[in-house]
Amino acid sequence: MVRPLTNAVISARQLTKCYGDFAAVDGIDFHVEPGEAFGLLGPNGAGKSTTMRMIGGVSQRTSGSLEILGLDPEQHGPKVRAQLGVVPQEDNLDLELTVRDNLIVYGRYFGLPFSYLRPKSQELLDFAQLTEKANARVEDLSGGMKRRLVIARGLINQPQIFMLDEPTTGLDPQARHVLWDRLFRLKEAGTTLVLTTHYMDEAEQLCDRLIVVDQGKIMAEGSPAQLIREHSTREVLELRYGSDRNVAVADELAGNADVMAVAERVEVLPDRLLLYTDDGEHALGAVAGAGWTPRSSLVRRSSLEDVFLHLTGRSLVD
Ligand SMILES: Nc1ncnc2c1ncn2[C@@H]1O[C@H](COP(=O)(O)OP(=O)(O)OP(=O)(O)O)[C@@H](O)[C@H]1O
Repeated sequence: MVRPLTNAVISARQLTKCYGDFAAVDGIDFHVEPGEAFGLLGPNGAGKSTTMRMIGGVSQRTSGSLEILGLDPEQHGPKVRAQLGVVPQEDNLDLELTVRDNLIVYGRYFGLPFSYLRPKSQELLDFAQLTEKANARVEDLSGGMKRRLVIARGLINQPQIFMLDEPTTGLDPQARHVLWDRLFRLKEAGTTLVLTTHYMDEAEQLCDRLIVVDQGKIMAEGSPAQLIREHSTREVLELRYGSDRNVAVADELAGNADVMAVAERVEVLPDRLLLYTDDGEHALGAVAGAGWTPRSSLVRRSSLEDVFLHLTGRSLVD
């Protein structure tokens, strides 16, 4: 018997989507394992939503292959969609309905019976911490509550794969943390999560594994820790000299043997320099010893933001 190579729930090979001559998704390969939280991390316009739409079977690919639970979403749209939960980038709740009825009406699209939907909607309202708002109108909810309702709605059909496009964009920090906690619970319960984000902290918090995408292509793949290990140093020394001096000082530091003995490379951002090093305090000593004491400095650990900067030469959040 020929054994399948993986037991992937999603596998994409050379997946491509063109709009005219423009390749929004440009020949990407990835797979998602059952139960993992898989992320697509990249800036606006990288092709993340387009990839999600192809997975959901609502956008046709130009070429390449795509399998969701072993099925091609273009040929088996309804079967695939029955196993997917989808949280779109824009909240598209029905403003005329109450919170509870948004869940019930959505469940009816899947042909689910009321006898299932009544207890299920209550369970999901509890999960989304919206029980007290069950009879409220959607427009009375805060942004974070609306987002939690969209998440609850996406779970109405008990999906095997839960897809979230930019789940926390536009939310304040507290609302984001409440949402992360809910997503973390889903992950603990074994739901496969596929999420897009341009927030590196979100990717670090939630994703077991991710692809970094830019201009329709995959730049790197791995767990957050792996990506940081492979594409950055342990620490980053941030140095501020004043915006008019940063470029000149970066050149000086990059050419200084004592500084470069303890640092791997220097990057310049509009408001600061980043010195990539395994020992930030030591590097700061070398910088000061070379006569380049900064106005202010900060040592922090490397993040996915640094990975993205290293891979593309650009900052992830402009
Ligand atoms: N229907 C369309 N027609 C033409 N171009 C499109 C269409 N949809 C998307 N694009 C382009 O494809 C590229 C990828 O868009 P996509 O929405 O997938 O990016 P994204 O990574 O999800 O970014 P965002 O977070 O801004 O949605 C962008 O340059 C976008 O302008």
